[in-house]
Amino acid sequence: MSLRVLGCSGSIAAGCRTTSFLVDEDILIDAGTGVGDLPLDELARIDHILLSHSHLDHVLGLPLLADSVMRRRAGQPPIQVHALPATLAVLREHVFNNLLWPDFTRLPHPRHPVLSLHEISTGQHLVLGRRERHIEVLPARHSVPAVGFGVEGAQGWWIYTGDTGPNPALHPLLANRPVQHLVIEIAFSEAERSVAADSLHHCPSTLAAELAHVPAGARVHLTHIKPGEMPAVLGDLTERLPGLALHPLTAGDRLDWD
Ligand SMILES: Nc1ncnc2c1ncn2[C@@H]1O[C@@H]2COP(=O)(O)O[C@H]2[C@H]1O
Repeated sequence: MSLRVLGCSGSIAAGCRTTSFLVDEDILIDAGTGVGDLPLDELARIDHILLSHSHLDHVLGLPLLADSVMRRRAGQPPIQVHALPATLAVLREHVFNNLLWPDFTRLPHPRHPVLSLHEISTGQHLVLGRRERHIEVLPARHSVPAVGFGVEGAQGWWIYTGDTGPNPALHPLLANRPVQHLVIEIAFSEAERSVAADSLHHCPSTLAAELAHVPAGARVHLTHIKPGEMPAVLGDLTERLPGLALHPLTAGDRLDWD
């Protein structure tokens, strides 16, 4: 199984794209600005979009993608958008409201729209995509309702925490399965510890505590670091966790697992 990192930054700047991962060619996990680097043909192959939460850095690509692919997907089923009810409510009220953006859940035709919205819940197991991928909706603790996602391979899992602060509910779920890749968020350096706590993100001290629960054998990837903060975050984590190999994600990375 293979996944492409389209974006993994905590915000924008030159060379920084926000969160978006492509599983196979048809399942998108989060629709941050990174998805906008896909060629139009590849955008049009996306059949499912899973959203971890409603924040702009994770959904910004969705309304633009709908407009871009509407013509190419004429005659095809809608792209299914899967998210918590609270996340879908934000999209309906604040994005697809015909003010910020047209309602692409009714366009180009109310009976044949380019997008359809589907509720998910924490703990749910989904089977999605042309290759019938098994995806689990995982708990997350963020400033708005949020989830993470796990994608199962034949021998192990790719786990994405979503945006989250310390998240004890995830620990037993990690312990109970073979994890090949853990993509875990850290947004802030230790100097912004109080912002991290207020906004429910990790900084080095909270991430170090969280990583005590990572199963042996998992490759740990860092995502969502705010632009400009990489040296401070990595320097601090290396001092706190001298024995642990940490891999900061970069847009363009490809993760493979069995
Ligand atoms: N209390 C806060 N103080 C400063 N910045 C914040 C605060 N809450 C949220 N933010 C910023 O707003 C951003 C919203 O998206 P994120 O949760 O990725 O990251 C958040 C922070 O960068």
